Amino acid sequence: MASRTIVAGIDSSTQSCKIVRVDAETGQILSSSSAPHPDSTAVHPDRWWEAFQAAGGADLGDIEAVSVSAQQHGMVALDADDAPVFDALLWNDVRSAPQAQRLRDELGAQVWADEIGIVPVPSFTITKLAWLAENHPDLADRVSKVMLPHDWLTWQILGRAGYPTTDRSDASGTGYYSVCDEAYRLDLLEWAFGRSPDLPTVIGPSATAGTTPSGMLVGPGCGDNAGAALGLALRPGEVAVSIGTSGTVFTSTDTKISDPSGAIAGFADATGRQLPLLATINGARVLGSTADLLDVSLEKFDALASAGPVDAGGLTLVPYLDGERTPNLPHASGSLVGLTRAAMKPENVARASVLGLLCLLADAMDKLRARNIEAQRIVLVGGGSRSRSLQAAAADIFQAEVVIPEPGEYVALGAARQAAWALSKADEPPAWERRTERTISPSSSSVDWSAAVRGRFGEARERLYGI
Ligand SMILES: Nc1ncnc2c1ncn2[C@@H]1O[C@H](COP(=O)(O)OP(=O)(O)O)[C@@H](O)[C@H]1O
Ligand SMILES: O=C(CO)[C@@H](O)[C@H](O)COP(=O)(O)O
Repeated sequence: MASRTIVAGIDSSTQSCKIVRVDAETGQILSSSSAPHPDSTAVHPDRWWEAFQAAGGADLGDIEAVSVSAQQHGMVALDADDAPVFDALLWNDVRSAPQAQRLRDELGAQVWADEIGIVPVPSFTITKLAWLAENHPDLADRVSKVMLPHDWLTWQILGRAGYPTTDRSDASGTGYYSVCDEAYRLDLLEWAFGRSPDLPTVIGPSATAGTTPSGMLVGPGCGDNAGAALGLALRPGEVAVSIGTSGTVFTSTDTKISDPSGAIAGFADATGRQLPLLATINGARVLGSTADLLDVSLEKFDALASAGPVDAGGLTLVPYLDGERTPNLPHASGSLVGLTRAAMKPENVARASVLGLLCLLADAMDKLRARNIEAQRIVLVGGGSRSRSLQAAAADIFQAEVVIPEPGEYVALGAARQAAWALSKADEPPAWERRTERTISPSSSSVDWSAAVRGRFGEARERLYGI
């Protein structure tokens, strides 16, 4: 039998590094492994390298090609010796909120949206550089290169040979790359950071970042949501809802979106198209933190969240547990509203956390719908999508059909698909078989109660934050 070509995909995400080995011809996942990252919003990049090694990164001898997808926006600022001058501030670190507001106000949200494609929020790299310049000018003076998590890990795998590279999907999340010009806006970087560090070269969707001494091809890599879109082979009319550390709602389109409110980020995807996306800081850990509060396992949490009344007895959790990005409330905190003696039961608290997370994501979905981006199918992925109670409630809260693909690491799979594409030098990524999936439709009885749940969520949000 002809030996098969094996490629690998890496997802260096917020909480862990995952590696999948995949048959380049069929897309069959041959193995999957992972190793944890520190639980922090500021992480030394060496921790990502250690997790990559622990997940099997040192043993890629059988791999023809590999690509890295990773959490977006992280600020990797290196000195002349290529050592970080500060821990990498991640997408969910909100200390740069004042800088984000200043950059937004000084240039104007409409200009950001029209010329760059995104409007500054603390997640974006440019705001973190502005924070470093304002708070540690001595360290900012030492910055020679700035790159993103996926760029850094790709460069590490290549032994730091050659010049670092990135791709347009991840560059589009920095704030100093324009999806309109398809080029860096070095004037904005200089204006925000007060310095002009070297940036990675943006290479094409199926380009080669380099080749290791053992002959393994390394692809361009991409941001993790673009990786998920590749891994799902997201189709027109499909909207992905990813519930990882972040919650994200995104789709793949040909048209660029300009949203001066900043809610919809006009990112690029990993195939040369666009990836309009809304992201929440609060995702799967809303469920995990509630399970911890109730002192139960995730399995028991799911049982509890399915055991009580569908509307959580009127309890409403506004889940801004780590601040929030959509809506842009970086210093907000969570609130449990509607506490009555009758409602104060573990099953209602568990259910309220599921409903609160889904309402957060449904509000994001509504903003896409308002731009005439209708979700004919909602594809649910990310670790949090493994929650059975969330799966069951999602169709009811979204009032739309929800597709649950077979459990898998779709970001890493997308990176592997990109690696196979780079290896093949074909015009398009390989057409791998679509994975099996389950479909859940909204229950007929859910129209009224889900509307009441969303109404209570909106009233609580309005009362707490005036929005
Ligand atoms: N069955 C489940 N129910 C609820 N949450 C889950 C379940 N399985 C995994 N998770 C959560 O999913 C998260 C990990 O998802 P993942 O997509 O890998 O995150 P990231 O890519 O941001 O690192 C963790 O917070 C974990 O607790
Ligand atoms: O900030 C964003 C997207 O703009 C997040 O989606 C990060 O990319 C983190 O992704 P996960 O670790 O949650 O997958």
